[in-house]
Formats: sequence, C-alpha cells, structure tokens
Amino acid sequence: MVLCAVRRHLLRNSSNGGVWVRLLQRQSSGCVYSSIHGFNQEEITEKLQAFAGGSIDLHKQESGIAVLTVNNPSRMNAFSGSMMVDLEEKVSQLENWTDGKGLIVQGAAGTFCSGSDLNAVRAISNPQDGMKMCMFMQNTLTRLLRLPLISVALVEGRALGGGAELTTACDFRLMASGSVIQFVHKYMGLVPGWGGAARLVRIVGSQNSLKLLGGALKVDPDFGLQIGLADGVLTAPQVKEEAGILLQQAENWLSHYTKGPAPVIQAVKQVVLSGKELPLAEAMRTEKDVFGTVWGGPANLQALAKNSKHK
Ligand SMILES: CCCC(=O)SCCNC(=O)CCNC(=O)[C@H](O)C(C)(C)COP(=O)(O)OP(=O)(O)OC[C@H]1O[C@@H](n2cnc3c(N)ncnc32)[C@H](O)[C@@H]1OP(=O)(O)O
Repeated sequence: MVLCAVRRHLLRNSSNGGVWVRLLQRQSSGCVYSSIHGFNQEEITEKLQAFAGGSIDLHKQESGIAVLTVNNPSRMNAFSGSMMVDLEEKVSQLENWTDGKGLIVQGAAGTFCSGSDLNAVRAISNPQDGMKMCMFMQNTLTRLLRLPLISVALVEGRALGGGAELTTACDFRLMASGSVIQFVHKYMGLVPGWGGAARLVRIVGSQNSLKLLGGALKVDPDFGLQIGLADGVLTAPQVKEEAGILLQQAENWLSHYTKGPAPVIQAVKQVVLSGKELPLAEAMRTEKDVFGTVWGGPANLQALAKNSKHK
C-alpha cells in the first residue's frame, strides 16, 4: 500500500519510528483483523460480490474535500455485498490521496442509509458468514475513521442499523432537519457488528449508548446535539430542486476546519487520532513525530516569513 505524504515522511525521518511504524502497520493492514484472526479477505470479498446492487461513489474535489455517496436509492441506500467491497476500494483510494483534507459521507436521493441489505442478511444468516462480514466491515470502517482527513457524515432522512454505525466512523455528524439516526439492531434481534457500539461509546459515553441501543431510540437533531452525537444541524431544503444545498452547507461547515495546506490538516487529524487511540506516553511520542513533519516545513516557513499575528 502506498502511504500518504505525512506517513512516508514519518517513516523516513522518525527518530523513534518504532511506535509510529506500529501504528502505521495497524492502520495500513486493515487495523482490526488479519489472517492471524482467521480473516481471509479474498474469501469474504468473493462472497460479498455475489450480492450485487448499488454503488459507493467517490468524488474528489480541487478543494481537498471529497464526497463519498452511498448509492442504492431503490433500497433506501441499504448496503449490498458489492457495495461493501466498493467501500473498501474507495477507502484505499482515499488513503492514497496526498492532496486530501476533508471527507463528506452522504446518502443518495435524500436519505442516508438503511443498513445492511436485508436480502443479503437473509442469504448469509449463519453466524460464521455474519462474523466474516462484520470483520470485513470493521476493517473498512476503522480505516475510514483513521483516514488522514477530517470526515463528516451528512445525515439526511434516515440512518438505520448499519447506516447509524457508518455515521460513527466519521469524525463529525451533521444532521439535517427531520433526519433520524437509529440503532434499530435490537428490533432485528441483533447488536451492532460493524464496530458501531465501540465507537458510539467513545462518542456519547456508555450510559447514553445503553439507552440508544437498549431502547433503539430515535435520535433527531435536537436529541443528537444534546447527547453529543450530532455536531451541527442543517436546514433541509423544502423542494427537491434544492437538493444540493445541504451538501453545500456541509462543505461550508467542514471548510472551517480544512482551510490550509494538506500536510498541516493531515497532521492535525493524526495527532488527534493518536491522542484518542493510544496510551498517553505513546500518543505524546507520536505527536512529536508528527510535529517533526510540519516544523520547518513550507507552511511553517511561510508563516514565519510573514511574521504572522493572530489577533
Ligand atoms: C450490522 C448491520 C445490521 C443492519 O444494518 S440490519 C438492517 C437494519 N435496517 C433495517 O432493518 C431497515 C428496514 N427498512 C425499513 O425500516 C424501512 O424500509 C425504511 C428504511 C424505514 C423506509 O421505509 P419507507 O419509507 O416506508 O420505505 P419502504 O419500506 O417502502 O422501503 C423502500 C424500499 O427499500 C427497501 N429497503 C429498505 N431498507 C432496506 C434494507 N435494509 N435492505 C433491503 N431493502 C431495503 C424496501 O424493502 C422497499 O423495497 P420495495 O419497494 O418493497 O421493493
């Protein structure tokens, strides 16, 4: 796998590369499962490809913000098997996007995602296949969360089941008025399996997570803001013709955090990610290594030359 600029620099220049290399290996190997856990990527990919339908569309923009669209409108953007494979490929592309700074994850045609395609769920309803699918999705969504991009889930309409889990694989969630995030797993006789419970606990705490999963509660924008699941509320357009307005609002929101050169924004994401995921001493050492990639770099030198003041 080709590493992004920051990662390449770190691998070359890190004086304490051991920690960082371990972090990178965890990131680039798919993070959670590999062959030592009995995970066979080729086998599950082939199985998932058999459940076709829909697509995951990636649009990289000059601004450094990419838009990833879950596209299966006739099934309320449910994830077919081939879309799971498609998502993994698009995450690989984003891992190699050296100019990238931000990512918006959205659903097509006015709704976010209704989770697993229930037709595929029925066809692979034995625990072995279910767990393999979970491993595949946990790897992909962990890599999505660990991208060196600041990511936002733009939730319009419904985010149900695996769709709710997908929102937790982004750094932020913006909810359009009228939208709902709901972990409906309990109603399906399930619990989250795409890593959504583990991530939810880290976002809203264990008390709120127990309530959301145990009660399969509907989270509307106000409730989302109250418990910290939503980071902002956007006004949904009243007419179909204005459908692009929400995406524009999300891009404006995100651009507050992605303004600046890509290596600096990517470094921001890396230090926060390591702070969240690593023990304190390890996070500090990683922060020092990331610092070394920007200190004396082009953006730093330019700022020094301008004698910048921050009034
Ligand atoms: C580890 C992952 C666990 C999971 O994700 S389990 C899956 C959890 N998700 C669900 O159970 C969602 C089930 N669907 C629903 O509740 C409703 O369809 C939903 C999304 C509220 C939309 O309701 P309505 O607006 O009334 O529309 P509708 O029911 O007529 O749906 C339109 C068409 O979409 C289809 N659809 C919706 N969600 C689906 C899904 N997850 N898998 C497969 N097909 C799905 C639905 O069957 C319908 O198709 P059709 O028009 O009858 O051919």
